[in-house]
Amino acid sequence: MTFPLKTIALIVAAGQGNRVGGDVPKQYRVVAGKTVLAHAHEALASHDAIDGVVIVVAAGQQDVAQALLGEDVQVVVGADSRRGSVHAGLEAIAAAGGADIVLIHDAARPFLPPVVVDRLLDALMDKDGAIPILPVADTLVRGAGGLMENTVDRAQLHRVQTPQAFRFPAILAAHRAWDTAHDATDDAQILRACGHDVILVQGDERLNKLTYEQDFSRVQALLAPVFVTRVGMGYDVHRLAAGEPLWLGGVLVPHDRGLAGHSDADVALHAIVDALLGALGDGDIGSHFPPSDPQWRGASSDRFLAHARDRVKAHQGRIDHIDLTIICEAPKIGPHREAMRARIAEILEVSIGQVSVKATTTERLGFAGRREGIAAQAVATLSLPALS
Ligand SMILES: Nc1ccn([C@@H]2O[C@H](COP(=O)(O)OP(=O)(O)OP(=O)(O)O)[C@@H](O)[C@H]2O)c(=O)n1
Ligand SMILES: C[C@](O)(CO)[C@H](O)COP(=O)(O)O
Repeated sequence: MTFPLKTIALIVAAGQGNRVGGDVPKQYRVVAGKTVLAHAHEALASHDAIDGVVIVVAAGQQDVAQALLGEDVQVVVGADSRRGSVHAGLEAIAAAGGADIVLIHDAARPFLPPVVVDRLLDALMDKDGAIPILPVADTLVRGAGGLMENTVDRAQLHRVQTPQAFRFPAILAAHRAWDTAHDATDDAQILRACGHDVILVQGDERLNKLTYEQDFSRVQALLAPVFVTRVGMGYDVHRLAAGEPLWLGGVLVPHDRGLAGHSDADVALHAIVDALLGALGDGDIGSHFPPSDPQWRGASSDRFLAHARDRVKAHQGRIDHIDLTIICEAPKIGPHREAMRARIAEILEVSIGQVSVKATTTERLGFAGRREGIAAQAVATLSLPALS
């Protein structure tokens, strides 16, 4: 829906995060590639109905917040309590011309589904305030001195989240009227103290506040990408020719002939390249390095392998293992096996234990048996994000 009223998001980020601890306040910790505050800001700034964002930070953190979020954001200095920080933000909005609607949000709730904002704004059509809530699932009891007292009826109890949405003039007046001798843990109770109704709308588990260290562990686990194993297979053959150097497995092998081809014709590296591209579903060596393209004439196959490695990285993947088999009558591969493993591991940026190099003859049968050429096949095992 379109929302023609001027709507400002106010994010409070002036807390110290004492319950989490750590070197920096929790809103400046990085989760899923961005600070907690940047996630909260992005969720609100990207919502169609929101016209501007005001961030409340602790004294001395204005420059950090401005650098993090950009110049479009208005940064305001907060107070010692959350309530005081919200009030400072509301006064700054009023001083800048006011608004029709304000969404007051904790920076410490970084993952805000847009549908929650939609529900809140829809609810504000009828009332001056709306808050997202979730049911309480556990039994609730009072306790004293380590002993259980009475059980509290949970049927009418809810967990309250943010953002909390308000008609701006109503919440500003309510904050101004609040008796500051008492604190308030949220803004809806401040509005209600002035006699306004507050509508309850459905919240979202993803919006849970990062309050304790275990909350960070929980979201890190939830956000960790799920990897799947993908296997690719590569095969290549090149002709042996007099007067050519023999590059095999990234190593210059002394031999009476070498492999002929458009590039250096390192059949072993070519097979690995195709195995990697195959596991990615990303074409083959010919589609990345067309033989018709003169720039690859005589090129070292190291470059092709490094390119395939970078394609794996671009998919956020990881190379788990390479199993290479070289098929030839001569030269003997055994004396060069460790050098090949080391060179392949170096190019792929994996450990040597992740690279296997094997060799076999074809019992003098076929082109390899007649020493006309060398074949290689490779199997690559990758871990890729599930949706890659
Ligand atoms: N003086 C304060 C206190 C809190 N907040 C903000 O209010 C939100 C909710 O508060 P809470 O989770 O309690 O954060 P902290 O006060 O930082 O945490 P703690 O109580 O553990 O110190 C947070 O985004 C926090 O930055 C604020 O702007 N100003
Ligand atoms: C505003 C709030 O997030 C709603 O649940 C909550 O009351 C903040 O409480 P805190 O003690 O300041 O974390």
